[in-house]
Amino acid sequence: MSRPIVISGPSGAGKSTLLKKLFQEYPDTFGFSVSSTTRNPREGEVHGKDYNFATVEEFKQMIDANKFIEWAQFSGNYYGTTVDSVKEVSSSGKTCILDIDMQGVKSVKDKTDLNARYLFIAPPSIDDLRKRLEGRGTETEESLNKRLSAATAEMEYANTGAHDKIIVNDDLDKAYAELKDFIFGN
Ligand SMILES: Nc1ncnc2c1ncn2[C@@H]1O[C@H](COP(=O)(O)OP(=O)(O)OP(=O)(O)O)[C@@H](O)[C@H]1O
Repeated sequence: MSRPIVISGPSGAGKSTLLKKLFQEYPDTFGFSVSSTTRNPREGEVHGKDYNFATVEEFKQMIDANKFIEWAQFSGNYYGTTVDSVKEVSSSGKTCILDIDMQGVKSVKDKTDLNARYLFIAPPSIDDLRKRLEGRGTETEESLNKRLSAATAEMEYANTGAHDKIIVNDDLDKAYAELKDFIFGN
């Protein structure tokens, strides 16, 4: 069974961009874990595929039983990633990729037996990060500032040597080549 790969890094560093390229080039090799949620299924959503749907009661029991790598509440609903959902991807023969934040990384390290590998995607600088987030056009002034201050904490954590590899996403093609080296290397 292949070891899960945990990818983290500041919002805007380019994680989604790099993963999109990877999934396009290797459509059958990798998988994301199925998240759990207490929100109602939308039309067409399939339990176990789009989400693992749970009641609030069930979700809370899973929190108490330490089933989650990370969980959060957004607009009245709970969302989370269970250790089991990661293991399911690995048992299906795919390499599970987890795109999570610093708290999630700490949780995988401290509280699970997932034996993951840790990759950090860094921006060339905080100034570049700001420009990218502005360029993406998804942020308000407030959410931009929030992301930039979280970025500083993420970078400080990366400086403690918590990850197996740090890739600076300056030139996208170069960063992508380094990503593949890490993922297909050891
Ligand atoms: N090497 C690069 N050079 C310039 N721009 C880039 C590079 N990589 C990504 N970008 C751009 O930076 C922006 C942020 O990238 P992306 O959305 O992939 O970040 P992310 O780390 O996934 O963020 P989040 O955690 O918020 O999802 C996007 O607009 C993307 O096109």
